[in-house]
Amino acid sequence: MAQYRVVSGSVALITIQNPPVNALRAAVREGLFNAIKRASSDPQVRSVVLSGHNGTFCGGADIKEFGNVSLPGPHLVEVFQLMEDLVKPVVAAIEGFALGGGLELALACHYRIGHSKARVGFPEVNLGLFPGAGGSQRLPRLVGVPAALDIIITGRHVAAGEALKLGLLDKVIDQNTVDAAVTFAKSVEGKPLDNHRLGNRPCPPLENMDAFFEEAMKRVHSRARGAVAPITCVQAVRGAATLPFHKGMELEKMLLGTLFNSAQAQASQYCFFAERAGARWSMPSGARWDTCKAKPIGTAAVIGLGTMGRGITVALARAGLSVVAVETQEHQLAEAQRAVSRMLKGGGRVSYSPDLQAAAEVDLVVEAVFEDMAIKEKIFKQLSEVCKPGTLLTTNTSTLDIDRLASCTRDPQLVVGMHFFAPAHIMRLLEVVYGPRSSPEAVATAMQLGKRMGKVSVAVGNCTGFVGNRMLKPYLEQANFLLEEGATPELVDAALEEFGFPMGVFKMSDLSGLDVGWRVRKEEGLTGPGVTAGQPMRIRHSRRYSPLGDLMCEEGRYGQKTGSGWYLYDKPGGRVARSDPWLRNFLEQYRARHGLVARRISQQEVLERCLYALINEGFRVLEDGIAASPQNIDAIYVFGYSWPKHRGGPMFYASQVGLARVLEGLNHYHQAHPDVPHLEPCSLLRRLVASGSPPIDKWSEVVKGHRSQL
Ligand SMILES: CCCCCCCCCCCCC[C@H](O)CC(=O)SCCNC(=O)CCNC(=O)[C@H](O)C(C)(C)COP(=O)(O)OP(=O)(O)OC[C@H]1O[C@@H](n2cnc3c(N)ncnc32)[C@H](O)[C@@H]1OP(=O)(O)O
Repeated sequence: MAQYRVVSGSVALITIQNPPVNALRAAVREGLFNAIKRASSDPQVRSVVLSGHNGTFCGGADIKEFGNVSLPGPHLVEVFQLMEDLVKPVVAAIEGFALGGGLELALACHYRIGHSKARVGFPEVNLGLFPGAGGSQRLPRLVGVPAALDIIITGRHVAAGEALKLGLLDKVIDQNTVDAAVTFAKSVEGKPLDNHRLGNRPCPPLENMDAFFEEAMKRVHSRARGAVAPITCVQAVRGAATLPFHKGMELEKMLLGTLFNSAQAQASQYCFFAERAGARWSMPSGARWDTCKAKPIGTAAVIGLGTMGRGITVALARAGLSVVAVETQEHQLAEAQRAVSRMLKGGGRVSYSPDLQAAAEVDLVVEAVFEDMAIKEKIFKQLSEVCKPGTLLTTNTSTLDIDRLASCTRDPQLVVGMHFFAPAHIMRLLEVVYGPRSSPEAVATAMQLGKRMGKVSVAVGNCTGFVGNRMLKPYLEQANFLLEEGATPELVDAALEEFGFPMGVFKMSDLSGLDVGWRVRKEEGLTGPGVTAGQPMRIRHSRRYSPLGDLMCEEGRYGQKTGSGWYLYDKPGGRVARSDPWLRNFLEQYRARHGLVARRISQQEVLERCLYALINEGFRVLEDGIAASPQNIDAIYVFGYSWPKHRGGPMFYASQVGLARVLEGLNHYHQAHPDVPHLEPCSLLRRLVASGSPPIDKWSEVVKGHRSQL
């Protein structure tokens, strides 16, 4: 696990060997400990170089070990201290990345040499932790408090060039890093090391320290949205700035103890693995990621250059594809060209055309026109005629039937959904939607392309709204019902924001535009002139229906774009939401008209009704086989719908709250609202509870026995 050999006559070269990222699992810690002891006592050795196998220094502590209450082997702190105390100089040769415990290891060395392409950082905050093996105490002593705090709180990867400027690296080189480190190690043999032991150094002084930390704490509180780890980062760095090293280490240990087994840390670490689990996709037919080969894709066309089409063009171009961007409306084409060039900052290989014929020779098409089945069907028919045989035809539809589009083409097996999330060049999620006729090769190709674009790609089945939007529907519906019953948008949004969403449901609707849902409801025959005549306003298909969103649109209140929606904005396009007395009045009149008596609604009810309804639909998605696992659903919600990571995604949250409690809550609310089918607990949830609420990674066994084959 840690290879030891003596090179250049006097240098002990220790190489960590634990592919793929050289994580510091017990055997590695043990190997390092023994290797340092050996270097210490080996009379031939006068210096040490520490490196990682296969161009990767170290990806940190082994996250898979964290569930283990008593971690076996030597503790990281012990290993690092042994290294720092060594009387022979130790040089870290950093290739690839040194992250988390990997950077802590490098900081325990006396010198750090990095390759120009190397990245360093402390991503622990994303795992609900902070650098708790000396990193929170050593980094501020090396680069100063402000830079250290920024690196620790953001969890960002720092490029070698910046790390050199900060003093985090002593040297950056383009050649073989290990060779350079060996040469460097020989040059410092026998030289005094005291100033290179960070544990011996005080933190560089900071003026107005109290004010600095107060401000930092305020900033973190306002951004953390209930996450504890970022707050602990500030507390730990403050310890480094104010305490001697050994006291700071004690504080670090105490703070880590509060986080290590916390629900938030477990949720965040679950997200780390859920993010990667999507790559191991499978289809009900049995086709899988490891048995299907992706087609090579070099060129793509994007059809329709509205906001989504522009973002998709940028994402594809940034992934290195040559892109043909097609828009039939000339003025929109010119505007899109300017917008895309701005986003690509002049880079990327993009050509523009008003003619679909320009897509004739591409390997893959992403259709991103208006959400209208008739228009999309027409385009798919044309594409099928225009494109060369074998071209993959994909659609960015967010709800429509993939199979219906496939049936307009010559080769339905080449049609899949590629559902991006706005802004498409920024949001990490990509739902890859397979219909009953999509070929495994087409799915593999779209998944592979998602990976090239840096997306978290999840393969899902075909149904209205797929996974994400299908689950969103009951959530939105509950929010509207709550308004009818006496809540305000402010109350509902505050509850959801306190839970950790960056934006409550009504602010989110205002941002995305109320007219979007209105159009969908018209398509579904839920509203519109022909529909409403003679029907009770609040019932559709014998179920409770809230027409509030429709009424708002009829008033021209589409949200931010019109300057008013659920909130008021200072102008059309304004971003700052203010309470609107008009809306309060409108809701009062609406309730009076329908004989509804407003009641006091608690934040707990808001959370339970909105979130449990969404989770309940998640269970239905699982039992229908639309998502392959709860991890896939959670990845979709965390990376596409900004579900707070420290809550782990809706299905993980349900498992943390307790499935029995979710079931009880749904039963309670369904009894109170029997005309709302989304509140009726689904059978999978009932069966999971009846099976003793197994942990989330065991749900699949209960799902298997039940799944209907769509
Ligand atoms: C009661 C309380 C008592 C408390 C006492 C407890 C004592 C414990 C002491 C702990 C002290 C804390 C020490 C330290 O500060 C904590 C850490 O170091 S946490 C880890 C920090 N590191 C990271 O977060 C890095 C995570 N990894 C990545 O970001 C990326 O993997 C990468 C390194 C940038 C590489 O990216 P890619 O090349 O794209 O590769 P993948 O991401 O696909 O990864 C490949 C493969 O490796 C798995 N993996 C990656 N990193 C780790 C890891 N650190 N541990 C375990 N496994 C890892 C990843 O899951 C992939 O596997 P696959 O999913 O494909 O099976």
